[in-house]
Amino acid sequence: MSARNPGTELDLEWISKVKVNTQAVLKRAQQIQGHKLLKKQWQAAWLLKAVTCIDLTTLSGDDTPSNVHRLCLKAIQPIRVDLLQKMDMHDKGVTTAAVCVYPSRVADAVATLKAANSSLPVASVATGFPAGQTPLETRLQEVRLAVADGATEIDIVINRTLALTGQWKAMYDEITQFREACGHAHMKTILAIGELGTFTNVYKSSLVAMMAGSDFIKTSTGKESVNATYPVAIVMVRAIRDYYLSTGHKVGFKPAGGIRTAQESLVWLSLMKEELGHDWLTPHLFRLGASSLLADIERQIYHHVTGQYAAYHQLPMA
Ligand SMILES: O=C[C@H](O)COP(=O)(O)O
Repeated sequence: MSARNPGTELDLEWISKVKVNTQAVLKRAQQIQGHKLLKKQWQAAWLLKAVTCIDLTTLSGDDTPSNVHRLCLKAIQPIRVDLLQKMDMHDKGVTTAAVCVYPSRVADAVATLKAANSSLPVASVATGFPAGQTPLETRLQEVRLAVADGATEIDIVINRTLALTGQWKAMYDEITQFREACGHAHMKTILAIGELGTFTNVYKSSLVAMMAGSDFIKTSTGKESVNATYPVAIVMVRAIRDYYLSTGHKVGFKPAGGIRTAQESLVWLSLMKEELGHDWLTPHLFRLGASSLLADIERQIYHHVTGQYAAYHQLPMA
């Protein structure tokens, strides 16, 4: 990953002045969705780029060592070798950006990746994911344990109660403690935008998370009724841009939850390129949190290479 965001003092004056123009946000999101998408080899190249930005995720109550094992093998070899060979990409080390699992499955993922001689990062959700409604000491301990088990990225959830009641200083203090508990592990801060009520709250929460030292801000857990949407992404990436212009620190962005199609992944890449520029088009600053997106991307690549659509059983999935 790139240089970390060290965070800043909490700037309550900046936070109190925040106002978001809802109509302008909705219009910009519509514009981006209306752009013509790339075709043929250019589309295939962008789809491979999207693959390298995926945090390949399983966050289910019935996760076991064996499905985490399969997930890791899929992350190491996300696209069939014969398809990559046809694109002359078989020796370019195409993998997903990371795997993402619950804390109790971190050790399983680390063991599989180690056995496969892979340095792919293991990310873990923590801090009472998805609701964040456990005591602070429990949430901190969860971060420490996931790091001790070998997670090098931690996806924390914010305390929505604090955001909804405007307790920005308390939210800042909690997130700085999470950052300390992460140590060398990079921290992605999940805002759970579907529970924040307004765009203004989303922007303010983004700023507080970045001031508290988040390496990434992330839209959603995938468990709220509204997850990654383009309008909310506009609000968050503009907060990232404003924070960068004000501090010189680049913070990454991770939309997550409900992203299922190759076409959506192209829209997300286009949004990043237009709003933040090329620097944000790498796994260091952009991730797609998704459990089933990879299947559709691999199908589209299969179609690009063979001219036919694969049945799902022809493409091994995690
Ligand atoms: O952080 C990632 C999300 O939990 C994945 O959500 P999804 O299962 O809707 O792709």
